[in-house]
Amino acid sequence: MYVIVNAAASADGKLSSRRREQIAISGADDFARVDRLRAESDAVAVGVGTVLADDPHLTVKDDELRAQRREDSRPANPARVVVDSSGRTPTDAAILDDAATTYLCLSEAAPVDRRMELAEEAELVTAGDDRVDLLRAFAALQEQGIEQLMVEGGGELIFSLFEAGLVDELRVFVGPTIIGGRDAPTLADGEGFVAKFPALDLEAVDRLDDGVVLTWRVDDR
Ligand SMILES: NC(=O)C1=CN([C@@H]2O[C@H](COP(=O)(O)OP(=O)(O)OC[C@H]3O[C@@H](n4cnc5c(N)ncnc54)[C@H](OP(=O)(O)O)[C@@H]3O)[C@@H](O)[C@H]2O)C=CC1
Ligand SMILES: Nc1nc(O)c(N)c(N[C@@H]2O[C@H](COP(=O)(O)O)[C@@H](O)[C@H]2O)n1
Repeated sequence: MYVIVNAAASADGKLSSRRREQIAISGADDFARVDRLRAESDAVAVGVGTVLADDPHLTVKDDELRAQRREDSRPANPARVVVDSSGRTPTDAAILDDAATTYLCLSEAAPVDRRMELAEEAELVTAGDDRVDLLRAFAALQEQGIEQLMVEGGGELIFSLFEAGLVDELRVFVGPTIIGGRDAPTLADGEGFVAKFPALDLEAVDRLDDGVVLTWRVDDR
């Protein structure tokens, strides 16, 4: 499986404010680039923190891109993936609607009643005891035919993916604003690295809207 992390950060590296509300950092051209990347991918993933904060839909917005996917004998939208150890995804979340298949990656810690409710709305993948074991979960997704996985965030999930050595490529739109705040989410949160920092190779720098898209390949992948 090829994993591309894509996110939008302010010039000071924040994905959102300390209120953890969704902020449009991208401009129209960057949102169009993100839509094309979604359309190219077999699935789009987020952590449950993003589901709870943003209630994202994660569908392809452009009609022509969806039509092209259908012509290519693919579903109109890529599958959606939520990494959610204890099954906190609300059953009325937009990501569970019928616009696409949704995989909920749970751990053994998810209560049985929650599993039963969520199984009505999504395909359940269980991996890990207390927290989702990302290596095992992604292996299970690959078995379902997901070859290119786009990850949109947030910072907790992105850090864990780097920690697990699962990221092949990182694309970041750096937008023309400062958000600030020591508690605001950044591109990679979690515990942070203190040694063996993942190394990146810069592949492209493209001006877009009033910002820049940085494309990095992860070394040793
Ligand atoms: N600008 C941008 O491009 C984007 C911005 N955002 C912003 O990011 C914020 C949300 O990010 P954040 O709070 O970091 O949440 P995440 O979306 O990264 O979700 C994190 C949660 O995922 C669950 N999880 C399960 N297994 C793992 C694992 N192995 N590793 C990591 N997490 C795991 C955990 O909850 P549990 O323990 O319950 O399983 C964890 O708290 C929001 O403010 C949102 O607006 C989000 C996406 C893109
Ligand atoms: N690429 C990008 N730029 C921004 O400025 C953003 N705020 C985000 N956020 C991500 O997009 C999700 C919303 O998707 P839908 O419009 O609901 O399909 C949101 O949850 C973040 O993952 N992305």
